[in-house]
Amino acid sequence: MNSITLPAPAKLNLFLHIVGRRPDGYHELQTLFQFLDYGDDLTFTLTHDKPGVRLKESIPGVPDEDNLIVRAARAVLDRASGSIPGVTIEIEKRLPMGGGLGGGSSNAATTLLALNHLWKVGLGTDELADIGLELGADVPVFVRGHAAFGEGVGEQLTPVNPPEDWFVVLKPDCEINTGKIFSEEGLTRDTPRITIAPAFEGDASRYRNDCEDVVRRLYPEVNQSLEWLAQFGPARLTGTGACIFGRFPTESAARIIWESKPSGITGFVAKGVNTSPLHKKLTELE
Ligand SMILES: C[C@@](CO)(OP(=O)(O)O)[C@H](O)COP(=O)(O)OP(=O)(O)OC[C@H]1O[C@@H](n2ccc(N)nc2=O)[C@H](O)[C@@H]1O
Ligand SMILES: Nc1ncnc2c1ncn2[C@@H]1O[C@H](COP(=O)(O)OP(=O)(O)O)[C@@H](O)[C@H]1O
Repeated sequence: MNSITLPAPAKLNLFLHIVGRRPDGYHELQTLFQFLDYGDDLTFTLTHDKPGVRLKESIPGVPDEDNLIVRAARAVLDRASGSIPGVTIEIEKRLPMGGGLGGGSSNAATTLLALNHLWKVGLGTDELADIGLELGADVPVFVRGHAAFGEGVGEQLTPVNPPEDWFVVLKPDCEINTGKIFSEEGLTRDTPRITIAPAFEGDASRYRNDCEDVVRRLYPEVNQSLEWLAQFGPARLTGTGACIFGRFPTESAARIIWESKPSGITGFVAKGVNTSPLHKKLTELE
């Protein structure tokens, strides 16, 4: 097989608690990751005549050397041996960048799994998750492919099965830098740790996102969108934003709210899924 198209789904942080800070300044989190059946698509085409890793088209504003897809591909290549064909990677980008949906991390995880498979490198899931963690804290959950309670910086993962609800995801018109939010003085950093049984199937809506107050204060666009969406049920920030989400029991309930959104705001409707669409597709290909 010379070409393969695989999904790179979005994640939501159904809740995100900051429970402490490590000596290196990184924040210790407790978070609930669930995937969405919506995201980017990556097509990997082996080029037997041209070695190396290249993108068919660059992502505007992201130099290829910094692109997590290229960095993930090189990390797999470094661990491969023998004669390895080149690869051209085409990106169909749907996820807003810097939106808290983990698009870059998901792109990286899809690349790790795709090239491990296409190049027959034979790396195991634990090894791929470790390589992923060096690229970003959210990469391991996308590598493992199951909804999870995340601790540490989000790399200590316990698989869980929250309800697979429907979501309206809105992207307020602003860019939020993760580092800026984590360096804000007013951020809550002492939320008590909770325990979640591995069999957790409960309602995440009684927990919160500790970045939300700071983000609402700094970004009025996020505050307004949250106020609008909260009229219809619990609404929350994902990651450090800027995207927000509201949960609904059915697709039609979500679509009614989506259709009535204020003009000018972008986003999408998607289903929460506990098995990553990437892993579903890879299983079908086996
Ligand atoms: C907050 C989360 C929740 O899922 O998602 P996003 O909003 O990015 O999607 C992640 O933990 C994002 O992890 P990651 O993607 O590795 O963060 P980066 O953008 O590399 O972090 C930028 C900077 O934020 C700070 N940072 C990040 C993560 C963390 N747990 N503590 C921190 O203090 C660090 O100063 C870091 O240099
Ligand atoms: N393949 C990629 N897709 C998206 N962003 C990328 C990619 N590679 C590197 N980046 C960088 O990572 C940053 C965070 O992107 P992303 O993961 O989409 O958002 P978030 O971490 O907020 O969920 C982007 O602003 C961009 O500079």
